Amino acid sequence: MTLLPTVLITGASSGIGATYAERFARRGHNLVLVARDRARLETLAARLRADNGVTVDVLPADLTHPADLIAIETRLRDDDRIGILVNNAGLSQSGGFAQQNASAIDGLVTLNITALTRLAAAVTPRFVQSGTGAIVNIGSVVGFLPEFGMAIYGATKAFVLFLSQSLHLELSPHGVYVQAVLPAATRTEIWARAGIDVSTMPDMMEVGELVDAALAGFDRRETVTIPALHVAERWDALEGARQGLLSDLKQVHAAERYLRQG
Ligand SMILES: NC(=O)C1=CN([C@@H]2O[C@H](COP(=O)(O)OP(=O)(O)OC[C@H]3O[C@@H](n4cnc5c(N)ncnc54)[C@H](OP(=O)(O)O)[C@@H]3O)[C@@H](O)[C@H]2O)C=CC1
Ligand SMILES: CC(=O)[C@H](N)C(=O)O
Repeated sequence: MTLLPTVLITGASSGIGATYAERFARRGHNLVLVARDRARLETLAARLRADNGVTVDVLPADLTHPADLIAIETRLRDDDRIGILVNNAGLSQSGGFAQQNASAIDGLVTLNITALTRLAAAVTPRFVQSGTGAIVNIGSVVGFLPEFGMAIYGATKAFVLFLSQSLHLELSPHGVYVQAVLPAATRTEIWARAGIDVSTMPDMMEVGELVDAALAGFDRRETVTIPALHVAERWDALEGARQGLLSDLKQVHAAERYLRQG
């Protein structure tokens, strides 16, 4: 019998991360759960062990604290049972760019970008060496929608998309699967945590539906999964247009329109 890979999930104490934990446990995967709230992680872990007979380790960590981040990197490097990383922990933003202060910016960028990137980097050499493994990065549709007015949050999610697409190109030849999941508004605690009254929001997807769709994309080995996008060809067209730019970049000279004065 092939042993299923253990799944390490960040931000597993609530919302999308907790739902991934539930779904992977139901599939029979052992889990490592990471978030700050030890009590919530322990409660979830106890339920998942009892319901599914899987092993669940709890690793409380604040991924914006250097020592905690190093501890999770070390676990990812050293524990060769871990074959799937779900890079999910993230924070949202309230207010416009003009309302942000230094500590809010640091917190957002450190969690959404630095921690996610370092955890992916910690596990990658081992995955490449074994020729297997999967990295799931949770982005957002806001990452390609500056119109939503969440400049820093959206920029962190644009980073997640770019990183995931780049890692897909680099790592898929080595047998490593990389998926970017881009949810649209989903009913979780993220809104309240950002000080946003969820009752002011238009309709949202329920978190179970979001994660089930993301896992359907995972099972199909999609590179980019956008559960709320109903016309898949829109994404294909955007990607086609982006790749088309490549053939029109001629870097020896500036384009003719810039050689004219005025
Ligand atoms: N809900 C939505 O509408 C959307 C969400 N997303 C993305 O989905 C991901 C999950 O968010 P969602 O489930 O909605 O939100 P939740 O607020 O429910 O979950 C966030 C998780 O991250 C953990 N977390 C927060 N800060 C830290 C930290 N410093 N260190 C470690 N863990 C931390 C929280 O646990 P704890 O407090 O215990 O640390 C919690 O488990 C995020 O990356 C978000 O950007 C993307 C698009 C839409
Ligand atoms: C969770 C958010 O704040 C954001 N609007 C998103 O949809 O990603």
